[in-house]
Amino acid sequence: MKSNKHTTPHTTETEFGGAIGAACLIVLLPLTVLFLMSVCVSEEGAVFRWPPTLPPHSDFYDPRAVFIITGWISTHILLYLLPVGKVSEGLILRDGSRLKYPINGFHALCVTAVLVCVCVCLGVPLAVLYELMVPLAVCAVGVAFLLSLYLYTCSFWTPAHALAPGGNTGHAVYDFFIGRELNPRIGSFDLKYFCELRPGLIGWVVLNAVMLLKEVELRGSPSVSMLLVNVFQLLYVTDALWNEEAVLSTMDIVHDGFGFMLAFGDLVWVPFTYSLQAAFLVSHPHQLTPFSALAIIMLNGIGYYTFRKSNSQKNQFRRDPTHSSVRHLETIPTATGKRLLVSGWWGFVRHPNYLGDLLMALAWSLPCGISHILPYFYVLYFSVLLVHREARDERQCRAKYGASWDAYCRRVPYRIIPYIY
Ligand SMILES: NC(=O)C1=CN([C@@H]2O[C@H](COP(=O)(O)OP(=O)(O)OC[C@H]3O[C@@H](n4cnc5c(N)ncnc54)[C@H](OP(=O)(O)O)[C@@H]3O)[C@@H](O)[C@H]2O)C=CC1
Ligand SMILES: CC(C)CCC[C@@H](C)[C@H]1CC=C2C3=C(CC[C@@]21C)[C@@]1(C)CC[C@H](O)C(C)(C)[C@@H]1CC3
Repeated sequence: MKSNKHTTPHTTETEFGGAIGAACLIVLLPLTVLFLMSVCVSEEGAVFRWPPTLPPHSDFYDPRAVFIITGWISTHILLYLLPVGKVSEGLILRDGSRLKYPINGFHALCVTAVLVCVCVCLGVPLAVLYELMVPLAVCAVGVAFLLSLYLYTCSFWTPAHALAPGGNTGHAVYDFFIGRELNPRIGSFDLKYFCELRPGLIGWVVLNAVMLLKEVELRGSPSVSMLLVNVFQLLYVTDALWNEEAVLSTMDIVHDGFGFMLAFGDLVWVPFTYSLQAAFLVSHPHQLTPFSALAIIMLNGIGYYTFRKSNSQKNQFRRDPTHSSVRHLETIPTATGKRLLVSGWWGFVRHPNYLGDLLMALAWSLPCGISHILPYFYVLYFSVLLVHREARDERQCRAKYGASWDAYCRRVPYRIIPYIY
């Protein structure tokens, strides 16, 4: 195969502070995960305490963790390859082709749920994974680094049209971080699509279940707070896998390359930081009053309804604008032939789905009480991620739709939170 090194024009625009920012993030992101996990299991649970309470070096590595992570990823590769469910086509690529993707993530979740239940019934001590959390995270970081190195190296044998628009600056560290290749594949196995929805996302809810089992082991029964966190987050992950096809039109799949940022995000950040609330509750039990439990359930319900309804409305409109559920909505035309919704959910704010997601994020943290900042890490990080994501999407939409996008922004002035932002 011919190297594309000399044939691809370099992109000049960078994000995250360019090569220096990317280098810092490559070091800081794994340290942040290990720091948060260590603080989470410490008695004080204090993020701002200096020096931080860290476990001894020997606690960072355990051969069992290598075995578990390898087994976990291999199981999900097998489930991905199973010929069940339908096969869908992604959006049209720059060379005019469309890639095929298996839609069987929900099956993978169900099989995993059955395996976990069988283990519990057979008395397999799954709660022991709680003690292995840090070595498991260290091992997952190793996998993310190895995968990113593989992706970066292979990207030099990829044709120019298969590279991501933003991942080809020529700065090795930056491109390694952002990802050079858009849809890296081994045969028909799509590495980005696989990582986005399978091992990390399903791993997150399995880790939550481990925390619940640990709580039962310690205190005899699960707390209302732990049950709420488990049920809310399981609903979110089930929803993502049930609507797996919709991920094919997200910016991660359509626009972003697959490099360290997404590999680490999918395999380490999601399972080990999104499960912090459940981990926190094991070492810092919190009793909810029936009233606060009800209020939190309602908040999650409103968030989920907003998130699901708005995402479904846009997906339906993009698939078939004449469908009875969307044809009454007001729209504005664009030069591309596509129309933009200006009424319904997308006439309320420009990102109603982000608003719903943020309300859910809050509902996942509140069961931990308000004595510590740590369980609110997800809300804080997620707000930053969504504001940054909204700005990126806005740039892309302005480039795509020009004056029509400006007209939409005038018509719907608020981005995520009505009258505030
Ligand atoms: N839990 C987590 O960690 C994360 C969750 N998410 C969630 O993922 C989901 C997907 O988010 P994301 O991929 O960022 O983007 P969106 O689903 O918000 O999609 C943005 C795209 O929608 C189209 N669009 C925007 N406005 C309109 C309109 N008025 N009418 C019709 N189409 C419009 C445009 O694409 P086009 O016109 O080309 O169709 C735009 O690029 C969200 O619910 C988000 O909250 C995202 C990141 C992380
Ligand atoms: C490492 C960095 C600090 C940040 C990395 C960002 C990633 C963790 C997120 C980027 C986009 C994501 C999406 C989801 C999970 C988080 C990441 C990978 C998503 C799979 C969650 C479930 C949703 O329903 C979704 C719409 C399918 C999400 C798609 C984007």
